[in-house]
Amino acid sequence: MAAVGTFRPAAAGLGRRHCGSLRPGLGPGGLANLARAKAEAQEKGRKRRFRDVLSQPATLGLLAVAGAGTLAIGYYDGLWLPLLKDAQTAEQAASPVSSSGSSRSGRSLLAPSADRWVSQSAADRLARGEVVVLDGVLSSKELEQLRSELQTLAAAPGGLQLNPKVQAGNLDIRTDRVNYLRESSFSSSSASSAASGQATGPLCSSGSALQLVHDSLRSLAFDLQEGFAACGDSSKKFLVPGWSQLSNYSQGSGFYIWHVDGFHFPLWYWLMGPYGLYLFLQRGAVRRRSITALLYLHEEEWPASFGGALRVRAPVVVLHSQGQKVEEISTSPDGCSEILPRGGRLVLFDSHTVEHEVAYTQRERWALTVWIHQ
Ligand SMILES: O=C(O)CCC(=O)C(=O)O
Ligand SMILES: [Fe+2]
Repeated sequence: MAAVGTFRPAAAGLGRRHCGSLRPGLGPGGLANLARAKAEAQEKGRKRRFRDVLSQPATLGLLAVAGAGTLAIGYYDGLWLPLLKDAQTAEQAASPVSSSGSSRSGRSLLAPSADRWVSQSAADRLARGEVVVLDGVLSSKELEQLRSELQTLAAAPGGLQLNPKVQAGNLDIRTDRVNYLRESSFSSSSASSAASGQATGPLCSSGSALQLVHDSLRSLAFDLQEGFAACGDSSKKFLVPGWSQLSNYSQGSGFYIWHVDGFHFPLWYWLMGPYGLYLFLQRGAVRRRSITALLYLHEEEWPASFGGALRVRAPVVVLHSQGQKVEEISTSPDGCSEILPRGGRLVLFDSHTVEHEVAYTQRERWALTVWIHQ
């Protein structure tokens, strides 16, 4: 009958008790003991399997390589990244001979006087969080030479590229076009490669005014390091990337919104575990930025009507090496100071603390930047 055929002890909650009671030697609580013993046996089996896998030579080798790799990456703390992979110490960057054996064209931009007043005053002011401005670090003749080189570079295929933010699809942050200059950017064959329309290969000629500025800006780190030491801070040992950023804002277009150049790694990032470590290493180069050094390369005369000011939320001082005077620039009620980007003007500030923006420019605007790292 249907009633007999559909009776299922398990469905009625009777199956376990029924089966359990059939096992010999199990007294009261025996089932619980059996379940515990079974769980323990399973746990032991799992541990044994894990130990077996761990003791495999291939696994051990893999773990050793991964461990050593993590340590090495941690040690270099970002140096492996392209941003800092060919960085040099301040001493090396200021050396008259480059790593490839060719002679450098750089010279001190801080007009070294016997008493090193400029480098010491700059270091002292930077340590107080101020922005330091020096005028006339390039002569009119050098600026004129630069203008003609920059026009050639801008006209050459591949001479200027979209900035990294625009390349990543973000159009709201900055509008400049850039060229990241390296030693390999300078070659005696540049004129011919630019003329022949090659998109790759060096675009600037060796010994050019641009190379002089690139080398000089990189070697500035050494003067500043000495300046800090003379102010009693010998802990500053600078590291200089192999590259500088040439940036161009075209007439009637440019802006770069408020930002700081350095990156503070928030402690809570560590809560993300391995991904936090990845971010820590990946942003190593930006974390290690210490001083931003900017040099304007266009015409000397730049009235306020041209726009394109560098606006900063920090006190600004202009150092006059003649007469060793410090001029303090007034700040607007909202705490901002404006620095007009006059050609041959050098601007230095702390990469981590000084917030800044580039205002809309009415004129073509050229700047070369080196981020001095620590
Ligand atoms: O060109 C300037 O005046 C500043 C550029 C800047 O802030 C940057 O490249 O991070
Ligand atoms: Fe910046």
